[in-house]
Amino acid sequence: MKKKGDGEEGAVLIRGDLWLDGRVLARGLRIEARVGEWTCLMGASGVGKSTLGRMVAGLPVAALLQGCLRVPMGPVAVMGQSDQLLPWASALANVTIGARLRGARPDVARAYALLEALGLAGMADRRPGALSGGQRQRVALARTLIEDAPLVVLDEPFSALDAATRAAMQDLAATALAGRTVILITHDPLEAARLGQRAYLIGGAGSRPLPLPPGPVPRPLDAPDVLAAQADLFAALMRPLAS
Ligand SMILES: Nc1ncnc2c1ncn2[C@@H]1O[C@H](COP(=O)(O)OP(=O)(O)OP(=O)(O)O)[C@@H](O)[C@H]1O
Repeated sequence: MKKKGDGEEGAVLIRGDLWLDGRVLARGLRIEARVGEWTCLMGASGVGKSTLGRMVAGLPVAALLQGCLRVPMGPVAVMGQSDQLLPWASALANVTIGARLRGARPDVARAYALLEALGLAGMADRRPGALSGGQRQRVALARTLIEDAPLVVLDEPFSALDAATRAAMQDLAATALAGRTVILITHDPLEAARLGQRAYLIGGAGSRPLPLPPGPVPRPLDAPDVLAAQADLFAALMRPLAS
């Protein structure tokens, strides 16, 4: 029987204390990422955000969660902080790597379409070494989007992009991932204000929900409630949750 506090069916739940090397990184975490929503994880560098994202994705981590981690069954697509592209493979081959590793037929037409939508038309044959940091990040985003997974973890996916490209890629990702459960790790208050439907500040003393504007995402960059939320989030990030 479902108990109070179990969260919504299909949601990602993170509860408990995050430990690393015998010390608590974050105590008393209570995070819920609801189905079909964007949930932002924010907080100071080193507090454990990427670690939590990797745990949700079932990837190895150095830390231990003493408590409960609930992740719905099914595939999880992850875009890590570093692009992790195969240096010897073309952009196209990198985007289609998931299908090829599974022994499935890659959807090459979709890969080209994604590369084009991400502003990389004509770069499909280039290897990562011949791309800029921001272009590599967009190849990694295409590799994540092509998976069409119901649960997606994005770890600072737009950090290497200039402001205009970042805004465009936020719009594109929000459209491409509509209806998916997305965990977005970000240091950018404006990004959280545009994309977040929930946001948590993570610190040594745990997790605190952060206020966000209502309404569908992506929210307009210049909407007054988005700009006000950006300022509020920035102020919250300046007051980290100490342990
Ligand atoms: N492979 C590892 N082995 C040992 N410690 C690690 C490893 N990976 C991360 N850590 C440590 O775990 C802690 C949390 O790291 P994590 O990358 O999750 O933080 P973060 O909040 O995502 O930081 P940032 O915002 O800088 O990306 C840090 O203290 C980090 O040094």
